[in-house]
Amino acid sequence: MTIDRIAVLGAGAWGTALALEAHRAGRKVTLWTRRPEQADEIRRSRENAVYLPGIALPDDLAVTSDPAEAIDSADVLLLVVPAQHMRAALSSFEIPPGLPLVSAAKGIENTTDKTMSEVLAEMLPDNPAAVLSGPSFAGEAAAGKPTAVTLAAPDERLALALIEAFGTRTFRPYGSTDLVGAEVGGAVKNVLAIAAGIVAGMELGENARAALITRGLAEATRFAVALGGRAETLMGLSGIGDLVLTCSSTTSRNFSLGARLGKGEALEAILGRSPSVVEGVFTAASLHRRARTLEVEMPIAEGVDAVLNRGIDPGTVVKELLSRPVGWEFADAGPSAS
Ligand SMILES: NC(=O)C1=CN([C@@H]2O[C@H](COP(=O)(O)OP(=O)(O)OC[C@H]3O[C@@H](n4cnc5c(N)ncnc54)[C@H](OP(=O)(O)O)[C@@H]3O)[C@@H](O)[C@H]2O)C=CC1
Ligand SMILES: O=C(CO)COP(=O)(O)O
Repeated sequence: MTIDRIAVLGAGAWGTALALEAHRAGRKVTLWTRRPEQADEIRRSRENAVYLPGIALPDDLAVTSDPAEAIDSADVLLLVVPAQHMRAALSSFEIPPGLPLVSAAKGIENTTDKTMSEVLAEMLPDNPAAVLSGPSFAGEAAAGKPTAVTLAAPDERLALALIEAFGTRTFRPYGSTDLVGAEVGGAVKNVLAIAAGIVAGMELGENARAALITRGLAEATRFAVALGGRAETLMGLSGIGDLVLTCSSTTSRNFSLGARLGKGEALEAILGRSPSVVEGVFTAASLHRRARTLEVEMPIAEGVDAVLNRGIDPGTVVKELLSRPVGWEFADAGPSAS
């Protein structure tokens, strides 16, 4: 399987950065945006000034607002629309059966509590799916700084073809067949990054942040395994890698939002009019609901949902988390373990 032509659907920061990475890897790339005026502006200035300012886009990177122009000539579609809009975007496209789809969105759909691969399987069951996820701030990747991600597809040949299609010296996709584990890592870390931001905003200290990352990883792993993913995937780039990145940096929109919540600002005021997406805000409720259905214990995710959606103040949630009984660190590490 050879992939030469890539359509990137979604011209936010990450879609634009991934289009650039694919172009650097020698692929023929078309970037699709839903707004004709944005397509015109990017074509004219060779820059996505709103979402990825200061990064020059090559002249032969095509930009269009016509889905057919992007899709009809592509060997693969890279889906970089925010999770809450993925279903609507997909239903507005005509996608031929068999064309591989790679989701790079990190979220769970709020109206159905489904992961992106579940949405794809429901809407386009005859298209093979893959996930691109991992520690990757768009600005750094676009600037050519070294970045490594997980590229996961149940079909090993598709994963290998995608690695070949995207890989460069500075953009390094590592293959996996565990699509579920990879997408869960990306979706859950956004909720945990809000929690880490709250910890920072409340000045609870570095010890607390490290504890949160570690216990958050345990939550994410339980959730991934309950959905059929592999625990080891959460130890990789799309798991601990992305979790550490976004729980430690104000470049993360999720972490920054959490930090402002932790300092006492109201959610509506923080979200304001920014056009950028903060996926964890929408995923938190779905994650908590889905975890409850699966009977997976996720106290940190539940706490973030309580702050975002039930008006509970961060101080109360922290007190509740700290009041949980302490016990064995791992379920199989108690005195009866062999
Ligand atoms: N930024 C990053 O560093 C990374 C982001 N991601 C993930 O990539 C996905 C896209 O995020 P990102 O590129 O950062 O987005 P941005 O925050 O940079 O931009 C928001 C994007 O969402 C689009 N959008 C807003 N409303 C709608 C709608 N109703 N229907 C369709 N599209 C809409 C905007 O289009 P318009 O301008 O037309 O409103 C714009 O393209 C997210 O799931 C994110 O978690 C993953 C890794 C890194
Ligand atoms: O997913 C990301 C980095 O891997 C980007 O994180 P934020 O959406 O929190 O900015």
